[in-house]
Amino acid sequence: MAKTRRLAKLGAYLRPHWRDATLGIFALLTVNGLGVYIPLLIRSAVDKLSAAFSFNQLLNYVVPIVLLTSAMWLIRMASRIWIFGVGRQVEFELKQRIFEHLLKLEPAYFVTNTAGDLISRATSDVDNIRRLLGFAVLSLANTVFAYALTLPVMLSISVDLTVFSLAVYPFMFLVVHLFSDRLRNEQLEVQDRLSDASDLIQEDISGIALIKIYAQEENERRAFAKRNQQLLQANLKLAKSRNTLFPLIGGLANISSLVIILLGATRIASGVLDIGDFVALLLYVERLVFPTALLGFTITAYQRGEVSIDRIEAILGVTPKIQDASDAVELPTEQVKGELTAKSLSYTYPGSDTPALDNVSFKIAPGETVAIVGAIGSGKSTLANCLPRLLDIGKEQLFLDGIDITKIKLPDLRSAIAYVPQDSFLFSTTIKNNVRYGDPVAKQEEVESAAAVAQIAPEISIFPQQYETIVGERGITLSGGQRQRTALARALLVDAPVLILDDALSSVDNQTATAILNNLSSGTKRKTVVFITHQLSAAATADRIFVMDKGQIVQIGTHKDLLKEPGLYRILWSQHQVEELLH
Ligand SMILES: Nc1ncnc2c1ncn2[C@@H]1O[C@H](COP(=O)(O)OP(=O)(O)OP(=O)(O)O)[C@@H](O)[C@H]1O
Repeated sequence: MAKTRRLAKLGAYLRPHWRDATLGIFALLTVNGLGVYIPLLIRSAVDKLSAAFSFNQLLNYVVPIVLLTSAMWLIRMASRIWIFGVGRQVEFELKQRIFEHLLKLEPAYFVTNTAGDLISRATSDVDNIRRLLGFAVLSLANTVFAYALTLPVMLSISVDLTVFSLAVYPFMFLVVHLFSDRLRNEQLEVQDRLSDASDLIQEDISGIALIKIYAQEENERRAFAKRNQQLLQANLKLAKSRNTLFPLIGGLANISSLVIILLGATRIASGVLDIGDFVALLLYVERLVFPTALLGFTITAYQRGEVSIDRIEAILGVTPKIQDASDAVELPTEQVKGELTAKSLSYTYPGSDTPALDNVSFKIAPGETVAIVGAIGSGKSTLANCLPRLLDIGKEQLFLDGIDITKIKLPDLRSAIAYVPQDSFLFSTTIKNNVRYGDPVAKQEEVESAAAVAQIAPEISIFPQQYETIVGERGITLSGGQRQRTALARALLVDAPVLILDDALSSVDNQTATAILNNLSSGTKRKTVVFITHQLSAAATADRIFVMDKGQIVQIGTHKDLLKEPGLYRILWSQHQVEELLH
């Protein structure tokens, strides 16, 4: 990204907070102005007091100096609150924007972009931008004001003393700049080593049973000792750099004071410089130490911030591939009959040369239950993902009630099609909240009735907290079959006219799976059910069966019809019979 575009982005992040930023910068200007005035007061005090000293005269100087210093302290604090506040606000807004943007992207995006990378961008990179807009802006403005206001006064006192005393400051800046990069890398190293150690602790706690079964305590102890040692080394390295840098800055600052003392003393002796000016110069030189040193850190913060802007804008710049067409139509769920049609539906995953779906055509009537069977990798899940448009399919290939699904508003399409994927993901909350995820205000009776159709209700009623039982990492662990049926209850609660089950009952025994299918196809308001499965005995009860092979539907018919004709179904069925016998 070009520098100007990056600056434009920074400007855009800052724009909503221009008032606070301006107030903060104005406060810094005031502080620096007062900072220049105080040594002048001290100069005048020294000049006057050297002539005639009285306690009252001293108070005339001490009181304003104390008041001014207190005012400076207050205003500096306010400037930090305003400017750092801007950084924090921008951090908050960026995190929110990234999260909202990620929610708009299609699942395929998350296959190529790992969670680790996205989390690092949403945390470390946003943090770098916060530093750039808080710390870097503050210290840059502070340094500019400090020099712009202090230098003219110093030069008016003595040009050559100013030049000689500040001669070491460029070195100070350089040293800090070089160290700042080193400190930052060492800090990152500490964080990496710390997360290595935490990862091992986390993994070992989860796998504690395995460690015991295989008697691997000693190995794990050694592995942790190694990581802990690396963490110690990284911490010591960081401490060493810190302990070298700060005395170095102090040393360089002392050189400049020394220059003033040496040259100033000879001038005072020869009467060219009075003591007041000498004291003021000493104070000014000291005042510039901090802004000079900070400038070194600022440049590093700026460079890192620039990289982070690119990394964050790379996410925010991704256009969602699956979104509403400009002429998308509304389709209220209550109007949907549930007829599904595919016309020469083809889909090839990005980067692959073989189509996962190859010219698939079918028509499923409203209320019909269709089982889709086939070998592993034959395209069943791909077909399931196409229906609610989780994959970016072309126009005029899939239709719901005769309407091209790419022309239906996405929220309407997805409300009409409930989809239970292969991995029955549950959130770390109560069973009740998991079941009513699609309708968070659903009543207890609705949750219970969905659970009953999904054949999970009897098991939930045995849990001590029943529907209030927390599942997932923070609660109890459900068995695979219980998870699948809870996920099914979640899909049933939203009462969509079309239900897709993608191998969603694989951990449920055949008998229960068949009972669930019967539940779904009974009643007056029949749903259209697409039941993708390897459980052929459950599939056999469906109205029709589609048999898939290498991305194509190779057979369509009822269980009885398909058994009569030679083909893949008969082979799959006989394999299934053998498996049933062996069980
Ligand atoms: N994200 C992806 N990127 C590239 N290729 C993929 C992706 N997902 C699936 N495929 C490929 O597409 C083909 C069809 O896969 P799909 O998951 O639809 O098969 P399936 O019939 O559901 O298999 P299973 O019975 O094992 O669930 C396979 O060759 C698979 O390797």
